[in-house]
Amino acid sequence: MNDEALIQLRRKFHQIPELGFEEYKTQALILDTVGALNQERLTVTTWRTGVIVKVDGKSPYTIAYRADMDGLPVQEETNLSYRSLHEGAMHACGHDLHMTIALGMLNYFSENEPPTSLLFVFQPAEEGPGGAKPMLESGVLDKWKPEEMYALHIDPNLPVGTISTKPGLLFANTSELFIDFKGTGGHAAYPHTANDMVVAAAHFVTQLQSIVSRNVDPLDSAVVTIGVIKGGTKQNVIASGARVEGTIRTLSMDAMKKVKQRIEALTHGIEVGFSCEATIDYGSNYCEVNNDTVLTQAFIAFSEAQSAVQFVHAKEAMTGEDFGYFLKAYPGLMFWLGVDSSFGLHDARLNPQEEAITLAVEHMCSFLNQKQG
Ligand SMILES: CC(=O)N[C@@H](CCC[C@H](N)C(=O)O)C(=O)O
Repeated sequence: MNDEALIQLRRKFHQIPELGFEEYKTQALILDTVGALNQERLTVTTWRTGVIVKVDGKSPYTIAYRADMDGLPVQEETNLSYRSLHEGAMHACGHDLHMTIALGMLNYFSENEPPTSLLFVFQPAEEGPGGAKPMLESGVLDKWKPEEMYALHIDPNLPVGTISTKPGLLFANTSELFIDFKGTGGHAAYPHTANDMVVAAAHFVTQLQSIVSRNVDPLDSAVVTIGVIKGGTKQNVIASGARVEGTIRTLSMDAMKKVKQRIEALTHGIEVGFSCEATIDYGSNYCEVNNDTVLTQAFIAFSEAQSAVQFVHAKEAMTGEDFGYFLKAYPGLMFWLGVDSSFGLHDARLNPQEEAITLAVEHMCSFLNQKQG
């Protein structure tokens, strides 16, 4: 596959974003692309909507590389000729590039025997509910037991040609947050006969803002973001129900515990204050992404020696990534790949620069070519 073929492949992925565990067309496109490669040293397996491809190398020592597959429920707002064909869904987190880069590497190693064996893991549902943990728990990777594992994530804030990471903690612990408030609705003109769940939810969202500023150690870090607030049915009907949906991010498990305790206390306060009932659901939780120190130092040294890329030391980010579960099972690392977009991750206008694809394929192929089993 030449540069142009990779760009066309990325555009095909971009047009068919699918949500977690619904990546049927995406899986089919991966399988078709892999099917067109030289099969001599490939073994292809599927797991739910994911795909795993083993490449036999000169040694049985196995290095895994992971690409996530799902899109987000975001209505694309670009005018690109290859914009999403799926109403209300978009590859707004770069997983279209992640898969293309993995397939570009796979294409290269299907023609050039790698020094170690390689395992390409196309993982569903990174944005939620999380595919890495159930994939590990299913035991599908056990027969290959990778000794190392790598992954990248695009970074719209970095110029093309930049690679960035750090040893140790890279990404935060996460927990989703869904809270339903249930009370009594009524006529808009008779507020005293009802208890308005729109007002209750509004108070709750405002009170939440005190957790990070007043309850978390200022030398630690936490984020509580509410991305969705829903309630009511009509402008002149007092709402009997409201729902807030959000996410919690922390750099330590202590801070996560503290934030959850405070959310529970504030929710209880709303129940008492508004004579309503509230239920909390923490949805899916991801552990932090912790890069292996020795492997990361080796990757940084390799990257710094490459004239085609510029290496930049990263700081921790409050982003979440279920790749963290793979790194608990196998040592490895995640790194940022600069794609230079004026609009950030999860933005409906995200437009990564496609030159980053070939650059990443070449960087990772050279990196894996110098590994010893
Ligand atoms: C890289 C990235 O953007 N990852 C997502 C992971 C989301 C996990 C979960 N659905 C949550 O919202 O907590 C992120 O938003 O950081």
